[in-house]
Amino acid sequence: MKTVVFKCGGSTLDQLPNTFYETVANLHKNEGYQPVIVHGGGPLITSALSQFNVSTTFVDGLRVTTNEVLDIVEMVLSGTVNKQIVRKFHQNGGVAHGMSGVDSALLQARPAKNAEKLGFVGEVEHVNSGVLQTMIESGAIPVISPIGIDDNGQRYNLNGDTAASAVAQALQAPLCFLSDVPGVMYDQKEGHGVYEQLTIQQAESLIDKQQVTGGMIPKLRAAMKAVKHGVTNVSMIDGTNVNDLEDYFNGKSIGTTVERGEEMHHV
Ligand SMILES: Nc1ncnc2c1ncn2[C@@H]1O[C@H](COP(=O)(O)OP(=O)(O)O)[C@@H](O)[C@H]1O
Ligand SMILES: CC(=O)N[C@@H](CCC(=O)OP(=O)(O)O)C(=O)O
Repeated sequence: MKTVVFKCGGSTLDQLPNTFYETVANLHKNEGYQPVIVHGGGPLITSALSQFNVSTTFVDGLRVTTNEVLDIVEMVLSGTVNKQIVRKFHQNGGVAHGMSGVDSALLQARPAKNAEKLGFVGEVEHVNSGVLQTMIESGAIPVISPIGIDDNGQRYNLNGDTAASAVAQALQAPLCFLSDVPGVMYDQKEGHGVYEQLTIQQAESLIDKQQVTGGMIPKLRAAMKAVKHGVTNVSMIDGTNVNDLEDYFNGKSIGTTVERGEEMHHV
């Protein structure tokens, strides 16, 4: 069975075409693939926070998370967004099972570095692959919301990219980030020029030079971490573009791929 992890970014959720769900459901049912979905939901969390008059800030693309923020993050991610994706699969011929990283302690987490600034933001310590395996054997497409839990039952807000990377590492499966940009761009403001390939070192230097900002920082870091930990196929593509999706599913090189780079093979 060929497992593949898709991270559906919050930026793209409302614009993901039905063909995405149809194709993934078909790969699952008829082509021997096992898709695993990890999702975000940043923009929806931001609008829910504003409805509740709770202000929100980000540090390096990560949301500063107080307990009050965490309640709303969990409500939006594990409720609204998770079930929206499950319903979309249902409408498009797929069987999906939604769960959060809290359920059966799927995503065991600890406080992120910089916790004094970030509050209840976590990083994944361990992915409980047995839980995923059980869901996979039941014949479903797992749809995972990025909330983590520690041994004391404390919840953590995980960045969706970080969670997807941890899941891909645990399954040693290709990882595809679906976002609202065609990849990592040379000049994001001008909206053109995509790096087709980045080595870990090049990616690191783009972050240092602030050529990537906001949500692209955790995304690139998550991609680099997956590659460092043995994931051989990491892509970033535009989930809103039907042609790009089709190219990806047809095995064509599209968007930005992140690779170890020659220099890493000798280390
Ligand atoms: N160099 C860059 N190339 C592409 N996108 C970038 C770059 N720098 C910053 N970004 C921003 O990163 C965003 C993608 O991250 P994010 O909003 O977290 O997406 P998602 O919700 O899909 O995870 C893009 O919409 C863009 O605004
Ligand atoms: C810690 C942290 O920043 N968590 C994210 C979780 C959602 C997410 O990752 O959504 P995207 O995929 O849209 O970026 C947040 O609170 O927005």
